[in-house]
Amino acid sequence: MIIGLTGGIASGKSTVSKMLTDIGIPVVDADVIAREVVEIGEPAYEKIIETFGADILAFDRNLDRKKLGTIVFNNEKQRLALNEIVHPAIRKRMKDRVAQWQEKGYRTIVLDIPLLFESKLTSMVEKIIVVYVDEELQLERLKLRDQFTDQEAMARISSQMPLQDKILLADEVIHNHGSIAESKDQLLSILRKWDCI
Ligand SMILES: CC(C)(COP(=O)(O)OP(=O)(O)OC[C@H]1O[C@@H](n2cnc3c(N)ncnc32)[C@H](O)[C@@H]1O)[C@@H](O)C(=O)NCCC(=O)NCCS
Ligand SMILES: Nc1ncnc2c1ncn2[C@@H]1O[C@H](COP(=O)(O)OP(=O)(O)OP(=O)(O)O)[C@@H](O)[C@H]1O
Repeated sequence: MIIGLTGGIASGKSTVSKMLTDIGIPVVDADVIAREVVEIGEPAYEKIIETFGADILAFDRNLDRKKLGTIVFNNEKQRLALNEIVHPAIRKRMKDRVAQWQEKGYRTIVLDIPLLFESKLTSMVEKIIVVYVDEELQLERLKLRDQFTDQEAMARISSQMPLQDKILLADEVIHNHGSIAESKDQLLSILRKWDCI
């Protein structure tokens, strides 16, 4: 079964992904692939420079992610332009990774995709788990993890579909307000219900 794992920024997807890999279920992480497809020399890297200018590069010619983030999370048009460049490459590479895991004989594979709904990628998966926290806790954890100001954190949160809307579209929801152990219990009971473990 191909499972989509989604949520909002800092809602706890990576925390749940780690639980999955710890129990031997492969996870294909869209954020990791999003970094690979913009490495120096990749077609998406060249297109980003064409669109955003060479000012977007750090001294070592890699993308200055902080700078690009400040632009796109404060300008919807620029964010959609970036998405248009990188999302097709991300989608293709994710499909390749799934095929590689399937060739190795894995029957449960999880795709960790923050923008599963926003980017209309739901057709890639059979079941969907949303990792949910309320916005107050999301903001608090995001600021703490990434050392963002209120404004920087809110710009990122508000560029995504609200988590209250995402849970309506989920097959299962992990409420990640409590301890990590409590979230793990919820994950395991979902996987048991779907006969994945
Ligand atoms: C803007 C960029 C350079 C900022 O890089 P940075 O290292 O600061 O953040 P990182 O990539 O680790 O993303 C952190 C989180 O931000 C959120 N996020 C990232 N891109 C977007 C986007 N285009 N729209 C809404 N939320 C996004 C996701 O929840 C993600 O988990 C980077 O996020 C990017 O290239 N985004 C476009 C690719 C994309 O959509 N990635 C998300 C996975 S599909
Ligand atoms: N149940 C929990 N209790 C306390 N802290 C938590 C819990 N779950 C996650 N966190 C912390 O909250 C932060 C966000 O979690 P995580 O990085 O897993 O989110 P994410 O959804 O993967 O974020 P992103 O979309 O940015 O990749 C991290 O610092 C993590 O350690």
